[in-house]
Amino acid sequence: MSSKKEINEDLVNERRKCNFNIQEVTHIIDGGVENTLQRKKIEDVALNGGASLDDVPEECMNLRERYENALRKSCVYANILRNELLEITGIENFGTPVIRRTGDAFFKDISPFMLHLGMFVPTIMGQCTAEQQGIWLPKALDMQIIGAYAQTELGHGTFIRGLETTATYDPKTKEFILYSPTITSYKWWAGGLGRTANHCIVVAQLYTQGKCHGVHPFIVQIRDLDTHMPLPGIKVGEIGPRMGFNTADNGFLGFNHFRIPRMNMMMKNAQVLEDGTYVKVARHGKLTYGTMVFVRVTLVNEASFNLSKAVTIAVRYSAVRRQSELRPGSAEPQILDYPTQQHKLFICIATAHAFQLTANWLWHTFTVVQAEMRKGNIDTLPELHALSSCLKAVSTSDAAACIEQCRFACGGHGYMMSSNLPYLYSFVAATRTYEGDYTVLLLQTARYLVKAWEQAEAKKIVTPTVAYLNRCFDTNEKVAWTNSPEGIIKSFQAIAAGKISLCVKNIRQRIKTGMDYEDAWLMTTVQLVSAAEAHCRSMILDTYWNEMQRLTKTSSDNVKMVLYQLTTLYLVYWALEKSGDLLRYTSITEGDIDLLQKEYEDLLVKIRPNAVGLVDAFDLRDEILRSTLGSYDGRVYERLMEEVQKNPLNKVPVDPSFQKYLKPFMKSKI
Ligand SMILES: CC/C=C\C/C=C\C/C=C\C/C=C\CCCCC(=O)SCCNC(=O)CCNC(=O)[C@H](O)C(C)(C)COP(=O)(O)OP(=O)(O)OC[C@H]1O[C@@H](n2cnc3c(N)ncnc32)[C@H](O)[C@@H]1OP(=O)(O)O
Ligand SMILES: Cc1cc2nc3c(=O)[nH]c(=O)nc-3n(C[C@H](O)[C@H](O)[C@H](O)COP(=O)(O)OP(=O)(O)OC[C@H]3O[C@@H](n4cnc5c(N)ncnc54)[C@H](O)[C@@H]3O)c2cc1C
Repeated sequence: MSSKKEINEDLVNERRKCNFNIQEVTHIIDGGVENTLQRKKIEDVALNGGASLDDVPEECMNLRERYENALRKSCVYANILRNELLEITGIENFGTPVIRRTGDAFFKDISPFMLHLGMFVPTIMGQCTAEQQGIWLPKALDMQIIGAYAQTELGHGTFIRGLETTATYDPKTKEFILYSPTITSYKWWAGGLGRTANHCIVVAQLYTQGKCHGVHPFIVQIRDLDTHMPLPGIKVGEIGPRMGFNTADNGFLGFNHFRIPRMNMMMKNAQVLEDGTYVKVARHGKLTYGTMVFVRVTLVNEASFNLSKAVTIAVRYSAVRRQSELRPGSAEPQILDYPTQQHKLFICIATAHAFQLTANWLWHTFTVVQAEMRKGNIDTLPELHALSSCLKAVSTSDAAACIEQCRFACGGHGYMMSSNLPYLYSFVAATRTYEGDYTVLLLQTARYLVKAWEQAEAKKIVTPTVAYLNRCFDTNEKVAWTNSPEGIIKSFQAIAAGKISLCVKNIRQRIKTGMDYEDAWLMTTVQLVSAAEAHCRSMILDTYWNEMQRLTKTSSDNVKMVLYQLTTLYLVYWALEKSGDLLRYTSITEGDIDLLQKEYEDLLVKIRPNAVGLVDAFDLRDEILRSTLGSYDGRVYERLMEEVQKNPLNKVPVDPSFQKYLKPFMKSKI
C-alpha cells in the first residue's frame, strides 16, 4: 500500500508514458488558453474553502437530511456565486458552463437552486419585457426571490399545447386568475418547487375576452417571503423519491382561483392590455418555447462534461486495477491493457471531445440566431430548433450509454455510490427525458428534414446544415465508399439523405393508399426517428472532424497525432456501428468493413499509452470528480476504505436492531 501522499505507481508510469503535452489538449478542450485560465480562476474562487462540506456522504443521509444538507450547501455556494463569481464572469455570462461545473464540488446529487439558475433566471431574461426584467431580474440574480419553472403537469409534459392550467384575465381587477381544473392539471416535476422556491414561472392556457390564446408564461409568487407558508389558493409539495435528482425537491403545484397582477404575464412575445385585448408581439408562434431551446443547447455541453468525468474515473481506475492473468503464472495485467476494456473506454473519451466541440459550435450558432432575432429576423429559428432538438437527444442518450459503459468498466466498485458513477448515470439518464424526450425531439428534427427534402426536390437551396441534401438528391446510385475521414462523413450524409428520401417515399405511398397525411406520418415515425438520428450523427462527425482540424492547426506534432487518432477512432467506430446502413447506402464491401475493423483495433493500440494523459487533459479537479475510484493520485483502495469509516452503520460494532429483531428471531422456535 502506498502512503497517503504518494501517487499510485501504475498511474505514475502511465503519466511517464504519455507522449504529448497535456496542457495543450486542455486548452483545446477549454476553447483556448484564456478560457483555461478563466476556468481555473473560477474554480479557485469557488472551491477555495474546501467545497465538499460533508462529513457524512450524501447517500448515507435520509431524505430530509439530504434536502436540508443540499439547501445549506446551496446557500454557501450561492453566496460565493453572487458575491465573487459573477464579478469575474460579468452578469451577461451568468450561465457559463464553467460556473455550473463548480457546483458539482458542492453537490453529489443536485442543488435545489439549479432550476432557479438554469431556467427561472433565463426565462426572465428571454420572456420578459425590459420593464419587467427591471423588476424581476435584480431580485432573482441577488436571490431575494427563488424561482422554479413549472410547465409540465401530471397529465402532460411533451404536448405543451395540451396543458390544462388556466390563466383567465379579469379586466375589472386587472388580474389573471390561475386555476387547476383537474387532477391532471396539477404542475408536476418542477425542480426546486417542492420545498425551496417562493416564486415560479407557470405555463398556462391564457384566456381573455372569452377566448383561449394558447400557452403563455406567468411569474407567480407561491409562498410568503417571510414565513415561507404557501399563499392562500396554492397547494404545493414534493413529488417523492426518484431515480436521481433527489435533492432537487421536484414539486407539484395546484391553483384554486389564485390571482396575480396583469403585469405578471411575461410580455415580451405577447401581451394582454388593461381592457383584456390580446396583442401578439412576436413574429414566430413558438418564441414562448425559447427557454427550452436555450436549455437544450446547454445540455449538449452537460453531456460532454458529465461523460468526461465518468471516463476520467474509469480510465484512471483501469490503470490502477489489476485482474486475471494473460499466461499461466504471469503478473496480473492492468485491466486497461485488455483491448475489450479499451474498446469500452476510448470511444467515451472521443465522444466527450466530439460533444464538447459540437456544443461550442451549437452555442455559437445559438448566439448568432439570437442576435438575428433581436434584429427582427426569425428565419434561422426553425433550423436552430431542428439542430438543438436532435443534438440534445443524441448527445444525452449517447452520454448516458457511455457513462453506463464506464460503470461496467469499473466492475463491482463502479456500482458503489462513492465511485460517483451511479450519480452521473442517473443525472444524465434524466437529461434524455427532460427538456423534451429523445423520440419526441428527433421527430421535431424529422419534420424539418422532410421539408428540407421537399425543397431540395424542388431544386431550391436548403439551409447550411442540410446542404448535403441538394448534393445527394439526384443520386439514385449508391455513394462511392472511400475510407478516409471525409469519405466516412460523406457516407453518413448519404445514409441520412437515403433515409429521409425513403421516409418521404413511404409517406407518399401511404397517402396513395388512402391514408391522410397524419396517419401516413404516424406510420412512418419509426423510420423518421432513424433518419433524424442519422442526420444528427452526420452533423456530429462533420463538426468534430472539421473543428478538430481547425483547432489543432498550430498544435505540436504529438498533440496533432493523438487527437487525430481519437477523432479517427470516433469516425471508424460509428462506421462499424452503422455498417448495415453503409452497406445499404454506399458501395462499401464486406472487405472494406474488415479493413475498418482492423483499423479500429490498431487505433486502440496506438491510443493506449496516452489514455491516462488524455483523461488528465480534461483537467477535472478531485473536488469536482468526487470519486473514490477516479482521483488524480489513484489511491483507489485507500479511498474505498476511508469511505467505509464515514458510513453511519459502522459507527457502532453491533447494530441496535440486532437486539430488537435478529436475536429474538434467531431464538424463536419454528
Ligand atoms: C449557473 C447555472 C446555469 C446553467 C445550468 C446548466 C445546465 C442545465 C440547466 C438547467 C437544466 C436543469 C434541469 C432541467 C430540468 C428539466 C426542465 C424541464 O424539463 S422543463 C419542461 C420541458 N418540456 C419540454 O421540453 C416539452 C417538450 N415538448 C415540446 O417542446 C413541444 O410540445 C413540441 C414537442 C416541440 C411540440 O410542440 P407543439 O405541439 O406546440 O408544436 P408542433 O409539433 O405542432 O410544431 C409546430 C411548429 O413549431 C415548431 N416548433 C416547435 N417547437 C419549437 C421551438 N422551440 N422553436 C421553434 N420552432 C418550434 C415545429 O417544428 C413546427 O414547425 P413546422 O414543422 O410546422 O414548421
Ligand atoms: C428529473 C426531471 C426533472 C424535471 N424537471 C422539470 C422542471 O423543472 N419543470 C418542468 O416543467 N418539467 C420538468 N420535468 C418534466 C419533463 O420535462 C418531462 O417529463 C419531459 O418533457 C417528458 O414529458 P412526459 O413526462 O410527458 O413524457 P411523455 O410524453 O408521457 O412520454 C412517455 C413516452 O411517450 C412517448 N411519446 C410522447 N409523445 C409522443 C409523440 N408525439 N410521438 C411519439 N412518442 C411520443 C415518449 O417518447 C415516451 O417514450 C422534469 C423531468 C425529470 C425526469
